[in-house]
Amino acid sequence: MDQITKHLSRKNICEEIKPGASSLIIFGASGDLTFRKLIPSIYTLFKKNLLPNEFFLLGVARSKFTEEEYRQEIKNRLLEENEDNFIISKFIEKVFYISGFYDDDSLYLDLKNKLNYLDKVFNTHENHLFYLSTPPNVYLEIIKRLGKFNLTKESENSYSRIIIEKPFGSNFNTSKELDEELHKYLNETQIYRIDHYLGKETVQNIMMLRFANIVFEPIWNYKYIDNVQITVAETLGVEHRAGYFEQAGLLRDMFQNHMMQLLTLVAMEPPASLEDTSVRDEKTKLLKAIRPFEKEKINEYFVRGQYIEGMINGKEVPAYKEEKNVNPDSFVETFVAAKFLIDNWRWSGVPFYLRAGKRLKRKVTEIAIIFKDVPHSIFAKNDITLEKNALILNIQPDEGFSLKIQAKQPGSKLCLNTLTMDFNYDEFFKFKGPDAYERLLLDAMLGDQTLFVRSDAMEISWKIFTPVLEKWEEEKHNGLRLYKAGTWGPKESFELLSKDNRSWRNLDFESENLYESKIF
Ligand SMILES: NC(=O)C1=CN([C@@H]2O[C@H](COP(=O)(O)OP(=O)(O)OC[C@H]3O[C@@H](n4cnc5c(N)ncnc54)[C@H](OP(=O)(O)O)[C@@H]3O)[C@@H](O)[C@H]2O)C=CC1
Ligand SMILES: O=C1O[C@H](COP(=O)(O)O)[C@@H](O)[C@H](O)[C@H]1O
Repeated sequence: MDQITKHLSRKNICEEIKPGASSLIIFGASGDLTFRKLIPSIYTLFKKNLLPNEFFLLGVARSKFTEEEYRQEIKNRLLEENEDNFIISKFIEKVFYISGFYDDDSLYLDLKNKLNYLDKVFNTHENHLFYLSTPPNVYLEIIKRLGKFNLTKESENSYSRIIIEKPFGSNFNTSKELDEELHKYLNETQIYRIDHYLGKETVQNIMMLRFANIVFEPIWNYKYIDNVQITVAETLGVEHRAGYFEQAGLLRDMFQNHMMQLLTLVAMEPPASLEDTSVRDEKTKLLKAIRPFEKEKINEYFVRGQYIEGMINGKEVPAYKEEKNVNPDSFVETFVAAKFLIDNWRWSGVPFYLRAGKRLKRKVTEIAIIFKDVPHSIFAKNDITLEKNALILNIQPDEGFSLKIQAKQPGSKLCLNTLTMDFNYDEFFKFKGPDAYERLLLDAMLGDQTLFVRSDAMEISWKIFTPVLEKWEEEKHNGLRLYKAGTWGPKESFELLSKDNRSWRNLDFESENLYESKIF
């Protein structure tokens, strides 16, 4: 039985499977993502004894580290996180490095020789997992050369896989171009388009909650759900990534990928199995059902904003335009709110409101399923408006979910209150789940593509957003709404819902659980 069949057919799905012999080759090995996320995740897998026994990590970048210097850099960073010196020393015995330029054949000759050597030393059976963690403008160069030097070829006993970081292109045409180039050298089964939101425990739990419980499915449709709200709010600004963000903007950075993943997981039909094709087929079907945005109506469905100076957690923060490496006349959006409609039987008429932004009031990612009013309120004659029931999937930071229901408050009067039934992951399970990159790196080594984005889904998602990007490029500053850092975004994002007689769920800490009692 091959690794993937073994992985997917295992009886006990709780059991972690240690992949067979594998190597990881990271391009962009001197970068932020590598040091901040990839190395710590691989190191943690090593500590948990989840890395294959036959394993090595090879870093590739232009920076001229010697192997010793690169190992020392890793060691220093892990020590900063108070990791154990002895375990680090064992780990870095498996770490190697080569430097060179991505458009230079000699880098790939060096790479090939090094892989030949390391495969023999570590007995890794020529199983190569390449990770593209460079700026996206060099992806094509790397892929072409890997192809040219036969490093993308698989044999019966060895694999060659590529993990590609976002952004995967910048619009429909460029992503298609990149995809076509990839497919010249690789089959779809070799391509792992990463979206780290899919590796988050609570994102995976959306499927478990929906499809492992009978109670939700009967009410998971237009008959009972009034609207769905997805919020991904960050307090951070662009930090040191202004160069990238000025090219990308928030729609490309968060909506085209992470937000669409959340939306599809909430809205897709039940897959026939957990098998990757089944799950990804359903996601694609759902994306196809999203009503396309007509260019002339885009402003009715989208609000884009940019932050100006304000206060976050009691500290003054500058406007986006004043951040380092940002064009002082930039019209790049740091906030987007949008309304989506899904043209299928299940979701007919149910709006999905999505918003994401930088420098918002607090960091929170949640999906709120807001249910319809009761068909007939026996409390209406007492002037009581009942709060709608809501199921909140808390993705981060307090992972879990909560159900808001109406209940009688104890006492002689008839008094209604909104009661919150809370489930908190950390409190219940008493341990933190793996970081998203740990999960995804492990899955890629196991050959499980379920939590990676398939080519067709990527294409449809870009198709949805490309007209919006084009419209904003034409309109430039016109239509860009300014919002104060430390708020929940521009007022127009509230109007997007109020014109439908709805409102965003209040996400201020203070208001949580302080719903007014209704006495009658
Ligand atoms: N950082 C993050 O949090 C996230 C990053 N990503 C994506 O991951 C990828 C890597 O991100 P990140 O690590 O932040 O990127 P960096 O900007 O840190 O770049 C990574 C490395 O690539 C090399 N590099 C920089 N510019 C060039 C260039 N013009 N040509 C060739 N190599 C270059 C540098 O190494 P050297 O000079 O040594 O070659 C650098 O260390 C990007 O595609 C990014 O969009 C996705 C999600 C989050
Ligand atoms: O991919 C990205 O995600 C982060 C937010 O990720 P999270 O795991 O902290 O929610 C975002 O800050 C960044 O701009 C974007 O590129």
